[in-house]
Amino acid sequence: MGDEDWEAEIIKPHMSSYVPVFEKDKYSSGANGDTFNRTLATSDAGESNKRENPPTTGGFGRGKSFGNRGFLNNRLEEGQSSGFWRESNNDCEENQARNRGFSKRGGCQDGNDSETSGPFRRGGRGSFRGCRGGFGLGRSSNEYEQDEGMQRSGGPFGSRRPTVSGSGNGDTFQNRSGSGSGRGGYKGLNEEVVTGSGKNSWKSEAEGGESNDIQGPKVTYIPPPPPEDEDSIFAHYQTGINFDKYDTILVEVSGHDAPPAILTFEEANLCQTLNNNIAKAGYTKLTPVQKYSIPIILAGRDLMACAQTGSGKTAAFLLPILAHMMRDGITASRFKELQEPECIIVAPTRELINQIYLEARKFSFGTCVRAVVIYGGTQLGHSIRQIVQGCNLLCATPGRLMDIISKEKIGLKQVKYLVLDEADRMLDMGFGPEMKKLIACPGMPTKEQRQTLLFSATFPEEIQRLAGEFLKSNYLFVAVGQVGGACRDVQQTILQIGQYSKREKLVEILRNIGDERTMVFVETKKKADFIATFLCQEKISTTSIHGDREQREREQALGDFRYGKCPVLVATSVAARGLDIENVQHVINFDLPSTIDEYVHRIGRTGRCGNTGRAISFFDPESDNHLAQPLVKVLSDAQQDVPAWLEEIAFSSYVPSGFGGSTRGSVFASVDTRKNPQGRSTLSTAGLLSSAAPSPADDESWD
Ligand SMILES: Nc1ncnc2c1ncn2[C@@H]1O[C@H](COP(=O)(O)OP(=O)(O)OP(=O)(O)O)[C@@H](O)[C@H]1O
Repeated sequence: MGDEDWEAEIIKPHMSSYVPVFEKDKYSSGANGDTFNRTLATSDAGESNKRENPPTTGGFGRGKSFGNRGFLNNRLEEGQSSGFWRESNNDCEENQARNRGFSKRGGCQDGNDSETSGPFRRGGRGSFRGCRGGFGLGRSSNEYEQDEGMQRSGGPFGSRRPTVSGSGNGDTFQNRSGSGSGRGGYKGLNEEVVTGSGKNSWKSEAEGGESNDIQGPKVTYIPPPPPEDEDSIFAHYQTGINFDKYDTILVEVSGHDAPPAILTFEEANLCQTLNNNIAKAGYTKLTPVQKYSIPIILAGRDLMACAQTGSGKTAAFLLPILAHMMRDGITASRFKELQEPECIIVAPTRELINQIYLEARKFSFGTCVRAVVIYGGTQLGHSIRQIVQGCNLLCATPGRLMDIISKEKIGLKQVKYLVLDEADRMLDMGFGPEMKKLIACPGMPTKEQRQTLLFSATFPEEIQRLAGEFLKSNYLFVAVGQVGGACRDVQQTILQIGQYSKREKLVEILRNIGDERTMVFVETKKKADFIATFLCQEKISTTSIHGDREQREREQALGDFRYGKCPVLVATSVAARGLDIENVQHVINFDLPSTIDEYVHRIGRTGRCGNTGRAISFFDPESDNHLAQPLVKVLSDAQQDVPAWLEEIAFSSYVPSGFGGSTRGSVFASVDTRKNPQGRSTLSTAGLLSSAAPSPADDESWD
C-alpha cells in the first residue's frame, strides 16, 4: 500500500469537511515563508479553496507533505499548550530560523522542501524515492524517516517494509543533503554522529549551532525545573491488584556465587534516609526483580537483569547504587568546571532519562547525592549549568553525554557504576557504537574497575552476547519470568484488519473507551501527526509525541497526556520504552512494530506495577505476517487467547530453525546465553544481525 492510496483516501469527501486553520500571516516571511507561499500557489491552495476556506492550509493538501501542527481542533484551540497548534508566532519564527521551518512544524509544505533542512538532514540514506509527497502514511513513508536515522536502517539490515523505489507516480523527494553520506548518521535535534562519511564524529549544537559555523539551529529550549516540594517529589500511583502475583513469577539467576535474594526492604540494610524515601514513595514490598537485583548490586557484582515491563527495574538499580554511594562517600557537590560523577545512567530516550532522573532525585532526597539529568533537544548551556553545580549521579541520553564529555565538563575517572537502562536498545546497532565509545573514553574505568548494570524487559540473545564487552566475565544474569515475555497483566487482543479499515476501527474503539487514557502507536512520525489530526477532527482530544516534534512540544504532549488534558497520545516507538504513566489503561497498536520486542515494550505502557491494562493490535496480513509466529508465542506465554487465524498465519509462514529469514522474535532467549555460548542454531547470521536493527520507522530523535 503506497502513499498514493492514503492520499486518495484522505481526500475523500468525509475528510474534506475538516479544514485546519492556518494563520498565514504568522508565517509569511523568511525562507520558509517563501516555502509557504510557494505551497499556497500549488495545488494545496487549490484544495483548500475547494473546501471553501481560502486562508487555510496546513494539512490535507494533495501531494504535499503533512506538517506537524497544521490543524486546529475545537478541543485544541486553547492556543498554548494542548497538543497541537500551540506554538507562538515567535516560536515559529524561531523555527524558521532553525531551518526546520514548516517541514516539521505546521501547515502544509511542498514536498520537495519538506525534508531538506540543510546539514541537519545529513545522514539520510540518499533520496526519498517515489513517494507522492503525500502524508507519508504508506509503507514507503519509512523513507521519510531515515533522515533521522541512526545507521540502523537499510542495507542488508533494513526495513522489512518494501520501499518504493524509482520515481514513482509523483514528486520525487530528494534528500539533498543526504547524498554521499551513505546511510549513516545518528542525530538528535541538535546533535548527530556522522557515520556515513566515515568520520564518525559527534556533531552537536555546540560544535554546530552554538558555534558560528552553519551546522544548524541553535537549540534554546530550557526544560522547566520539576517541582521541588516533597509531595510532588514523592507523588506516586498505587500498585494494582496483581502486584502480589509478582511473587509467583519464576526467577532464574545464572552465573556463579549469586548472593541470595532478599524478601524485604529491611533485609537490604539500607540507610535510614533511603528507607524513609522508600516509604514515602509508597513502596512496602519488593518486586521480584528488586528482590534479586538489590543484593547482587550491593555485593558489587555486574548484572544483566531482565524483567517484565512495569515491574520496578528502575528502583532495582537505583536503590543499591545510592546505598553504596552513601556508604562509600561521594565528592561533595560544589561548583566545578569539571565534574566527576560516581554513577552514570544512560537510556535511549529523553523522556525516559528524565523519568529515571526523577526517580533518582526521589530516592536521593535528603542525601548528599546530587543527581543531574541532561538530554538532547535542550539547550546545551543549560545542561552544562546543571552539571557544573555538582554532579554525583548523571542521567543522560547518549548524544548529550558524549557532547558533554567532549566539552570536558564531565570526567569519567570516578565512575563506579555504569547503568544501561533498556540495555538491549542501548547496545543495538543504533546506540551500540556510541556505548562502545563511551566505555573507551579516556578516564573511563575498565569493566574490571567499575560496576556495570544492564536492565531491560527484553534481551535478544545476540545483544546478550554483545554485552559481554561491557560486563565482567562473572556477571550475574537475572531473568524474571520469560525473557522478552509480555506482562501478564496486559490483556492482549489482536484484530485482523486491513490498512483501509484501521482508522474507522480506531475511532470505534476510542469512542467505546471513552476518556480512559490510551496510547496509540503508529509506525512513522508523519503518520503520528496524521492520526492525531484525524482523531482531533473526530473530536477525540489527542496529542502526539515523536521525534520530529520539538523537545518542548514532546514534553508538553507527554504532560498533557499524563495529567489528563488529552486522554489519547499518538506515538511512534520513541514512546515505546520505559515511560511510566499512571493510569494508561489501553495501548492500541494502530501499526504493529517491526519486532516483537518492540511490541512487548509498547504494550508494557499499560498494566504496570500490578495494575491491569488492555492492548489491542491491528494486524494487517499484508504487512505483519512475519510477526505472526512471535506474536503467537508472546500471547501464549502470557496466557492470552490466540486467535485461530493468527495461528494459521503463523503456521503457514513458519520458518524452520536454521533457515533464517525471520526477524527477531521467532525465537526467544529463554536463558542466559552463556549457557549456550555457541549461539542457538535457530538463528542464522542474518537473523542475528537484523534482529538487532530496529526498523527504519524507529529512526527517531531518540536522544
Ligand atoms: N516495590 C515497589 N512498590 C511499589 N511500587 C513500585 C515498586 N517498585 C516500582 N514501583 C513503581 O512501579 C512503577 C513501574 O516501575 P519502573 O518504571 O521502574 O518499571 P520498569 O520495570 O523499569 O518498566 P519498563 O520495563 O517499562 O521500563 C513505577 O511507578 C514505580 O514507582
